[in-house]
Amino acid sequence: MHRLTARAPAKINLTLRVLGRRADGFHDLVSLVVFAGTGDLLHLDPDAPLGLGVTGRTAPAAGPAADNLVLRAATEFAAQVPGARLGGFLLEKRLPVAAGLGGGSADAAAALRLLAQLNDLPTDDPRLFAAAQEVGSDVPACLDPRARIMRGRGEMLSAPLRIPALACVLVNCGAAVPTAPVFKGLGLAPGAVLPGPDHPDAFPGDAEALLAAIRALPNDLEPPALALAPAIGAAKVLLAAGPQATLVRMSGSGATVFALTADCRTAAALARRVKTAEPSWWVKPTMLR
Ligand SMILES: C[C@](O)(CO)[C@H](O)COP(=O)(O)OP(=O)(O)OC[C@H]1O[C@@H](n2ccc(N)nc2=O)[C@H](O)[C@@H]1O
Ligand SMILES: Nc1ncnc2c1ncn2[C@@H]1O[C@H](COP(=O)(O)OP(=O)(O)OP(=O)(O)O)[C@@H](O)[C@H]1O
Repeated sequence: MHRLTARAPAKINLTLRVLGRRADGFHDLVSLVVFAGTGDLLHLDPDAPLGLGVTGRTAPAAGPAADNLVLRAATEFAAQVPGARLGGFLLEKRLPVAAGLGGGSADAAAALRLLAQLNDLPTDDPRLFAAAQEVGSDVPACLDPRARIMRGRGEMLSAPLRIPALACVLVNCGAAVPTAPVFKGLGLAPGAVLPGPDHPDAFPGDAEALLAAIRALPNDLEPPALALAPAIGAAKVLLAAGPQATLVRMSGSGATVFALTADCRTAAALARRVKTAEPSWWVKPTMLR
């Protein structure tokens, strides 16, 4: 059988509100998640034994293959679907690691999609979702990467939202920011409930109105992430300098920041400006949907 291939697109949190901390220690969130045109690529050779090779520019940062979320996903899939066919994976790693783009989660979700395809399971088979939840909070959202509102720990997902395609620049300053310390920096005790505004369940379809609605909602993880990696602030300042960006914000638990722009030509021009100022940073103009 031929090699199967799946894209693992980067996840962007356009908004992210922390509503409190659950008794199990996880934080209760609500977030508008969208997906980028850029990401990793995952291949599956059905005739090879279960295993993983990792290539690509950011492969060294992803750590040992044995600990990779692709293999965690395969293990969880096998637990859900006893006797399932597995295979040999090859990951082309391009996304920055520990970056707030859900790179590892996207790879795990891509692995689950490939294994579903290999075993003739529909993509909405509940066992896929169950396996995704076991691997990590962002994995369920990455299973079918379309714009949604995510709630809870990430396990409550809205139907796909119809939003206009947004032009954007992603910028990662190179600081690896692990997720757990950022949440810890919020300083919330288990059971804590925050007051403050809730988050809408729907967004306007018109680009201008959508932008205004997003602007009114922050990413509540920015302050603790900034305390851990002050370079996030420098990246935001650089993106916001000049007229090109319509909104500048951090994604997820950081350190990647994004700038929304009016169109993809403006995104390309902004990306060139940032790359010229900071040649060592990861800078990617892309579309979001
Ligand atoms: C920040 C986001 O990326 C937003 O989409 C996600 O909430 C994090 O998703 P993730 O990286 O898949 O996170 P996980 O691997 O499940 O959890 C990593 C660690 O982050 C903390 N964590 C994560 C999610 C959550 N809702 N509350 C938490 O407190 C926990 O300490 C957990 O041990
Ligand atoms: N396929 C993978 N890609 C990247 N990192 C992986 C992978 N598998 C395991 N890891 C480990 O997970 C850690 C962080 O992964 P990831 O890139 O998903 O973080 P992130 O992009 O910050 O995610 P989030 O948006 O959820 O915060 C890395 O430090 C790495 O050791």
